[in-house]
Amino acid sequence: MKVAKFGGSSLASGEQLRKVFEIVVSDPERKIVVVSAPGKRNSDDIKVTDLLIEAAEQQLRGDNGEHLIEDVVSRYASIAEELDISESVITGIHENLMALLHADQSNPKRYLDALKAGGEDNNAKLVAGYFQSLGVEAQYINPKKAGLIVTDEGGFTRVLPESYDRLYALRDEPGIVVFPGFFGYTLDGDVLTFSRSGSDITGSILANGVKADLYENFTDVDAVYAVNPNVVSNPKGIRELTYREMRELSYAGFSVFHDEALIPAFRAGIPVHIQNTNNPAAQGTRIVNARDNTNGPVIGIASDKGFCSIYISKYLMNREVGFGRKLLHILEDYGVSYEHIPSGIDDVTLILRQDQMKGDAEKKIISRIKKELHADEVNVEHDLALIMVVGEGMRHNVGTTARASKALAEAKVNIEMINQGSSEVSMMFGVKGHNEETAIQALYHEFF
Ligand SMILES: Nc1ncnc2c1ncn2[C@@H]1O[C@H](COP(=O)(O)OP(=O)(O)O)[C@@H](O)[C@H]1O
Ligand SMILES: N[C@@H](CC(=O)OP(=O)(O)O)C(=O)O
Repeated sequence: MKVAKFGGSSLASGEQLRKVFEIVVSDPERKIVVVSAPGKRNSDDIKVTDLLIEAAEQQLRGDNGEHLIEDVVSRYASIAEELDISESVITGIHENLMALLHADQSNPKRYLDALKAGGEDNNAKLVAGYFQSLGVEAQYINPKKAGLIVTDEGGFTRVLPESYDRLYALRDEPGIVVFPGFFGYTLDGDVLTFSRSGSDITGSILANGVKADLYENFTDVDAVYAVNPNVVSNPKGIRELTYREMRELSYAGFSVFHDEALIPAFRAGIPVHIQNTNNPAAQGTRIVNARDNTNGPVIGIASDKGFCSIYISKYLMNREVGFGRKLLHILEDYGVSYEHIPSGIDDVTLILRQDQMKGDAEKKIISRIKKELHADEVNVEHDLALIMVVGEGMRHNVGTTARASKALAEAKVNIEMINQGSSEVSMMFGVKGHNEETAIQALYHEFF
């Protein structure tokens, strides 16, 4: 049995849905189909999820978001018209979205999540209706009915372990199961969405729950490439990579697959196959437990912008019991998480996502570090990009860091910091944000 997830780009129009149908029915093992909301039809288009977020925000501000709901409904209506799907499906979608728009707003986060999830939920109904109209046995199944239970304790949406056993029963449903991605329900029955692009996570959870043989992730590229194809043209495609490598790369900027989507599939030992809806004959990329490491130290290079660093120096920091705890406690007080902590004997650097520093949080954090920890020096640097060079082969190859630093030096990119992950499958370079593309290109040409 296979779980096949189709991303927003694969469901953006009637023409795309036809491709999805052909792919699903071409293999009887494709039993569970996870869908995103309709994505962009072209680069200037707006994703349904973004329209829904804007509608919810307008309502919360006291404005009227109904015109945005009408825009969303006309996206579904144009798909339905292209595919000759009954108008009653669109009437149902209209009623559902209007009801969500005018629902109780006393908990704004819950209100927003419920409306956002409407994009996937209604698309699953539409896709199931389309499959049925073509004479195929298919049914929409809601995550609450299936037992996909989540919690947001700790500040982000996570699946509760008991969900997996409940989801196993999906195996026995008749026909094809069309399941909306991106959200689950709390034990109290509220909708919670995963982070953006989170339908990949739903697919992985379902693959684990039903103990699938394969988790297929259909998107709009022929493969996961060694670098972002928007930064280097025609980069090398990757045929196979390990869960660990993909986790590092997707965390660091390979938006093609969500970094939180690896763990459920990995825990159940289910391989992931990334494929192209627009070219299903292409080989795609397989994510597996172990791979042959004979093709050099580096498999991929990813990057992401929007980080800042807080450098703290204090003589004899290494001897001071509790220094790290006190430092992290200050961050916790402001609800700020850190990404990395490279450290020396008398100094430590915190790397954070800059957008967490809302209002005067940064000023307050710095002032408390100076005052409460009696630091000798505290410096903040903004607008950093983190570049992750990833490959299982790095453990067995000498000189990879030297090659990377030389390539960056030759491209005149100053390295602000280096951090080698303890896993030894990645090394990270911090560079100024404006050097990101130059750095990626230099590293790509060094290693590929
Ligand atoms: N290393 C990479 N390999 C392939 N695609 C990448 C990579 N890095 C970023 N991308 C981008 O990811 C996109 C696919 O992800 P996404 O837009 O989330 O698709 P979907 O709509 O299927 O969810 C590609 O079109 C490409 O622009
Ligand atoms: N529609 C949601 C969830 C998702 O997974 O979308 P996509 O498959 O288009 O990345 C989002 O835009 O975040």
